[in-house]
Amino acid sequence: MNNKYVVVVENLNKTYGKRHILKDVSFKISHNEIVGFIGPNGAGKSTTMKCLCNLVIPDSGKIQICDVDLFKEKEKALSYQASLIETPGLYLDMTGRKNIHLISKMRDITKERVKEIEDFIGLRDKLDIKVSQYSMGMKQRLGLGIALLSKPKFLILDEPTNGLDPNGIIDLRNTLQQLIKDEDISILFSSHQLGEVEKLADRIICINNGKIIETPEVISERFSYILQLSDLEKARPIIESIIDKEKIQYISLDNVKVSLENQKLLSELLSELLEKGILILDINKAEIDIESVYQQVYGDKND
Ligand SMILES: Nc1ncnc2c1ncn2[C@@H]1O[C@H](COP(=O)(O)OP(=O)(O)OP(=O)(O)O)[C@@H](O)[C@H]1O
Repeated sequence: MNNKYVVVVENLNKTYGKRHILKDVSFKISHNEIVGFIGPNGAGKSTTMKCLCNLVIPDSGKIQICDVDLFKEKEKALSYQASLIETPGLYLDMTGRKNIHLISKMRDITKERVKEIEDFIGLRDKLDIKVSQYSMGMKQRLGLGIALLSKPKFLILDEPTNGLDPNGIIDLRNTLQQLIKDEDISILFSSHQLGEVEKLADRIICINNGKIIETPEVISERFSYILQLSDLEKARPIIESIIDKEKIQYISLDNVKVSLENQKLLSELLSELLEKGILILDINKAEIDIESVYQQVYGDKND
């Protein structure tokens, strides 16, 4: 793959009758990113995701998955991706294991991969009870495992936190982060709950009324940290080589506040500082009450 982007969406338009549902929707997703797709009810999240899965055909626009044009080489492009749209389609009167084996047979999946997935979803002995007895979180895990059988490079999850309790959401976050580590994959998931997205995503794309809107600063800067460093002067050029100047705030002689686009930049920054012999004396996350900005984000953006 030449492109650094796993997914490129350009100028998608979709109308239903006279209603213009998607208006020039464009975005890109990089390698190993977990991207949250947010917007109020009816904003166009599912329609966009269905376009990416080829379940809805847009009137115009372009979608590339792993450099392959979805509309020119459909089978090939779709072979790189998997999706969980709405509730996972599972056979309720079969066990979880039977569900996995059945789909594996249909898709010609190796025994090794089946074992890997069974281990990954971690349902253990619960794999041998009927899916009808599963909780929402367990069904979600099983559905996710089945979606991953064919080793997709890109995973689409529509409202994956629906029906999950707070523990279920934390569990999902750990699972998705593990997934990013273990498999070379990028994830796009939708939600209209900003708080949930904040816990899961590296980056956020906002849609309102069929249009991608600029991610509000307060969200894009939700990964803000205050670092106390042993030698801030020495650290300065290192910090400025990794983070845009306008996202850096020198607070005192040894304290600096950095606002990061995604959490990965923090590990990059910390390892670079340590490598140059600068000690991190203290680190604190600057909290943002993301729920409280919801109205601010969408309140006045209906055109
Ligand atoms: N098949 C269809 N025919 C007509 N209108 C549709 C169809 N599918 C979706 N719509 C309309 O398109 C708009 C966007 O719907 P979509 O499901 O993409 O929104 P969403 O952001 O996913 O919302 P939610 O968060 O409620 O799931 C809505 O107004 C919806 O009524």
